[in-house]
Formats: sequence, C-alpha cells, structure tokens
Amino acid sequence: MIAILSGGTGTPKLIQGIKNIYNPSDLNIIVNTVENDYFSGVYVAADIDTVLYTLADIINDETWYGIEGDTFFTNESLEKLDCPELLRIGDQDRATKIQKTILMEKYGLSKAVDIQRKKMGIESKVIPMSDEHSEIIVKTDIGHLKFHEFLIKHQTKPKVFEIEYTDVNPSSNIIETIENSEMVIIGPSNPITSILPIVNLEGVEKALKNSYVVAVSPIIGNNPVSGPAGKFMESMGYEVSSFGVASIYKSFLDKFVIDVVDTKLKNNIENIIEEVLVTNTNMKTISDKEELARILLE
Ligand SMILES: C[C@H](OP(=O)(O)OP(=O)(O)OC[C@H]1O[C@@H](n2cnc3c(=O)[nH]c(N)nc32)[C@H](O)[C@@H]1O)C(=O)O
Ligand SMILES: O=c1nc2n(C[C@H](O)[C@H](O)[C@H](O)CO)c3cc(O)ccc3cc-2c(=O)[nH]1
Ligand SMILES: [Mg+2]
Repeated sequence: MIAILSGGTGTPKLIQGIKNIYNPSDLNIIVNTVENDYFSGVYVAADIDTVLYTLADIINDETWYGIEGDTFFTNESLEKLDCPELLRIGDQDRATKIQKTILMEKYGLSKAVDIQRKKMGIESKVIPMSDEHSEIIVKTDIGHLKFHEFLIKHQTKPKVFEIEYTDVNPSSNIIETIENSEMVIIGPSNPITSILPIVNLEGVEKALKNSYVVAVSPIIGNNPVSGPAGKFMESMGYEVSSFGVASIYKSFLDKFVIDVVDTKLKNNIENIIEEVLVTNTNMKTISDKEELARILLE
C-alpha cells in the first residue's frame, strides 16, 4: 500500500504516471480540503475532484480541473442572469459537485467521496484530509482575500503577507492509512496551502516521522511550475527553491526528488535530507510522469 499526499494540480500529474505502473487498488490518496468552499450554492472540493477525474481518466488535462469535453451552459446562463461564477464550472462537473453536496450533507465528506469514487469505477481510495470545513484567508497588500479570489479574481498578483486557515481534525482513517503504508509520497503540490495543512493535522507529522516519506519538489529553479507556491513560501520566509521546500519538509522527509536544473543544490540539501535524487521532474508527457513514478517507486 502506498499513501500519496495530494493538493491541486501538481500531484495529479504524477498520479497519472503512478496509476499506470502500480496497482491502483493499493493507492490511498489523501487530499487537501482547506480550499473547499461553496460556489453558486454547490460545495466545491477542487483538489478532490481533480484527483477523482484524474483517476477516472476524464480530467481536463489542459486546465487540471473539470471534465474533458464538458459543456458550460449553466455557467454561461448564470453570466447572462448577471449572476457570474468565480469558478468556470462545467455542466457534468457541476453534477458531480451537486451529488457530493447532497451525499456530504447526509454522510459527511469522506463517505460522500468514497461513494463517488466507487460509482466512477475508481479502485484507489480518495481520502479527504478532514471532514470539517476550514476557512483559508490570504492576507495581501489589497486586504484579506479568500483563496479563490486571490487565485482567480486577482490572478495571484497581490503581495502576500500571510496565509491563515482554521485548524481542523483529521478525517477518521488518515493516521492509520499513513502508518499502514510501505511508502508515503508527497507529490509536487503547493507546500504551504496543499501539503502543510495535511502535515499539520493532529498526529500526522508523528506518523510521517515513523514512515518512509519521499517528496517531489514543486519548485524548479526559483519558481513553481505553476501557481502561487513561490509567493506563499516567500511570505513565510522560505527561500523559493528546492532547498526552501526541503527546509519545510525536513523533520519527516527521507528522500527528496529535485529537478536536473537544481543539480547544484544537491549537496546543500543533503545536509538536511538523508537522500536527494536528481532527475527530470517537469512532467509534460505521460512518459515523463511514468518515468518519475518509476524512479519514486523503485
Ligand atoms: C492553482 C494551482 O496552484 P497551487 O494551488 O499553488 O498548487 P497545487 O498544490 O494546486 O499544485 C500546483 C503545484 O504543483 C507544481 N507542479 C505542477 N506541475 C508540475 C510538474 O510538472 N513538475 C513539478 N516538479 N511540479 C509541478 C507547481 O509548481 C505548483 O506548486 C496550480 O498551479 O494549478
Ligand atoms: O484558476 C482557476 N481554477 C479553477 N479551478 C481550480 C481550482 O481553483 C484550483 O486548481 C485549486 O484550488 C488549486 O488547488 C476549478 C476547480 C474545479 O473543481 C471546478 C472549476 C474550477 C474553475 C477554475 C477557474 O475558472 N480558474
Ligand atoms: Mg492548491
């Protein structure tokens, strides 16, 4: 059994590779939930839905959200009704989100997601980090913004001073999932808003210290491959580099995989992480993803 800690869009790219070379029914994906929120009356668990769609091979892998080939009639009609949506949600995607909203109000988020993944024919388990709702605030030079206002409305332009999210309890089988794993893979997701919220859950860091943990750096050179991870790391005083990411994970990380661009950082990072491996981590093709997965799993 392998546990994978996943946030938005970086880790699902790696999961596409892992699921092709490793038995999907032995994968347990623990997913970030701090960015979850209601939009147009529907509960949106963006990171969970991206993992579900990736595992079900229906993900739109240009945007890394939503369903390939989806239509947007409701999204466009809402715009015409002068009730525009912040997130561009497709019609099939909305159906999945409405289904989750209904199931969640009856059974809680974890059970709702488990029902959905089974209906989608997904063999891997998809486990929300928590069943409790968390509010995430990005404190910027133009005021306090909700995560998606910062990301989409303001296109991550404002200067970030601090990020805060409410503490939540881990969902029921997170700790045992980590403890029962031969390996925990931390995918190349945003260390601050995708991975740390999982690590900071009660008991998780301790469980990770007692596990074999491998991470892939989401930073290549001095920038993330996408998204605001660099700004968030800077706001917390971390260097925006693979060394900075290593500093965030060093208390529990056994092996760190960095990109060939960062070969010169290897010796430095080996002062804080036991084993550092240098390879291509820029996943453009499915063979890049499978190759990186193979290197992680060997
Ligand atoms: C909106 C999202 O950004 P954010 O929420 O900050 O980050 P996520 O946790 O959602 O994931 C994006 C994260 O992943 C890194 N990434 C993406 N593709 C690659 C890749 O091919 N290789 C690699 N080493 N890292 C990758 C990226 O740098 C981000 O930090 C978003 O960006 O969509
Ligand atoms: O930047 C965007 N991200 C969109 N996302 C992605 C989401 O905001 C981010 O990828 C995650 O929060 C990053 O972890 C969506 C996710 C969904 O599940 C459904 C719809 C969207 C729509 C958008 C969008 O219009 N723009
Ligand atoms: Mg994210």
